[in-house]
Amino acid sequence: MQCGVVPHSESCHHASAFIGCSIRKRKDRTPVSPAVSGVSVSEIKAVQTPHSEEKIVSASHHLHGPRAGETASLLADYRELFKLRVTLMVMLTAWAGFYLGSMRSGISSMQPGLLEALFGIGMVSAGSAALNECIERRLDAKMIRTANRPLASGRISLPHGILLGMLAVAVGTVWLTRETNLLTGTLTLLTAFLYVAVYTPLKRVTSLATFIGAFPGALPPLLGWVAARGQIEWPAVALFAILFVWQFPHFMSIAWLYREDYGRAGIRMLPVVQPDGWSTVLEALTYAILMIPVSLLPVWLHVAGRIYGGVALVLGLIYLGYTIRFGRIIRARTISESKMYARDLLKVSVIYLPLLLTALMLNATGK
Ligand code: HEM
Ligand SMILES: CC(C)=CCC/C(C)=C/CC/C(C)=C/COP(=O)(O)OP(=O)(O)O
Repeated sequence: MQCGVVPHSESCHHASAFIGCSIRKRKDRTPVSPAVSGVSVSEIKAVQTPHSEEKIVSASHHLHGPRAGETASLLADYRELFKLRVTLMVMLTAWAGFYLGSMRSGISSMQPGLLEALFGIGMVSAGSAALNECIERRLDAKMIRTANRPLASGRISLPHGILLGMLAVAVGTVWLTRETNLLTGTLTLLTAFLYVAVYTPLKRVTSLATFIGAFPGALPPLLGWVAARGQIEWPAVALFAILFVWQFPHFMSIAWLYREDYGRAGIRMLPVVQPDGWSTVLEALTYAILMIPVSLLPVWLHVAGRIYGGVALVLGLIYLGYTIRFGRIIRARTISESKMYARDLLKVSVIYLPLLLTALMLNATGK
C-alpha cells in the first residue's frame, strides 16, 4: 500500500499518523503509537474500514497529487507549532492596546503602524509557542490533548522547531525595535523570555507556575499600547490587569478538564496537586469576582464611556455566573458532568475576552 509518495510502512498504520505521514517520511520514521498520537483505539478502528486508506490516498492523488497533500500537512503542522488560535488572540489583545494608545494620541489606529506592531508581536508570540513546544515535546507526547503536536509526534524535528522558533522571535523583536520603538521590542522579548524560559520549565516544579505564566499572558495589550505611544501609561496597566485577571478562570477550567493528562505528564497544575477541586474553584471564583471591578478600570480612567461600563458589567456577571456553575465540579456525580462545567467555562472565557475588548474599542473616549 502506498502512503504519500513512498511505500507504506508500520509508521503509517492508523488514521492520525496517516494525515501527517508523508512529512514524516521525508524527515524521519519515528513510529507514532495510538497512545502518542492522541487518537483512541476506538477512533482508529472506526476509520479503518477495509481499504479505507487506499481510497483516501487514491482520492487525494486524483484531486491534488501527493505534493499538495504534503504542503497541506506541513501547513497544518505549522499552525499547531505556532499555536495559531492563541497567537491570533494575542494579536487581538495587542490591537486593543494599540487602538486605545492611538486614540489617546489623537490619530487613527488604521495606519501602517498597526500592521507593523501586530506583525512583530504575532511573530514573537508564534516563535515563543514553537520554542515552548520544543521544550515540552516529551511532556506533550504523554498527554492526549497535545500528543499529536508536530514535535511530540516526531513529524517536525527538534532542530527544525528550534530554528523556526528562534528565527520568529529574532525577526519579530528586531522588526518591532526598528518599526515601532526600542521599548516595545525590549518588552516583547521580555514577554517571550518569561513565557519560554521561566513559565515553561516551572510547570513541572510548582502549581504557582500559572501565576507566573499570567504575566507574559497579560502583557500583549500593554505591548500594543507602548507600540503606539512609546511609553507605559495607566490605561496600558489597566489592560494588563484585565488580561491578568481573566486568565485564572480560563486556565482553572482547562486545568480541571485535562487534569488526568497533566498528572500523567507530571505537570503540577492545581487540580493535580489538590485533586478535590476546592482550591481550583476558589481560585477561579476569586478572580472572576475581581474581574468585574478590574474590567471597569477603563471607565474609572476615562478611557471608555458608560456604554462600555454597562457591557463590561453584564459580561462580567455572565463570566462570574459560569465560574459559579464551575463550582459544581466538586459535587458532580460523574466525570463527564464535571468536565461539562469546565468545558462551558473555557468556551465562555474565550468568547468573553474578544467581546469585552470590542466593546472597549467601540466606546473608547480617546482620553
Ligand atoms: C497562564 C495562562 C494561560 C494558560 C495556562 C492557558 C492554557 C490554555 C490551554 C491549555 C488551552 C487549550 C485548551 C484546549 O485545547 O481545550 C488554551 C486555550 C486557549 N487559550 Fe489559553 N492559556 C493561558 C492564557 C491565555 C492567553 C493570555 C490567551 C490570549 C490572550 C489565551 C488564549 C487562548 C485561546 C484563544 C484558546 C482557545 C483556542 C485553542 O484551544 O487553541 N490563553 N489555553
Ligand atoms: C508576545 C508574546 C511572546 C506573547 C506570548 C504570551 C502568551 C500567549 C503567553 C501564554 C500564556 C500561557 C501561560 C499559556 C499557556 O501555555 P502552555 O504552554 O501551558 O499551553 P499548552 O499546554 O497548550 O502548551
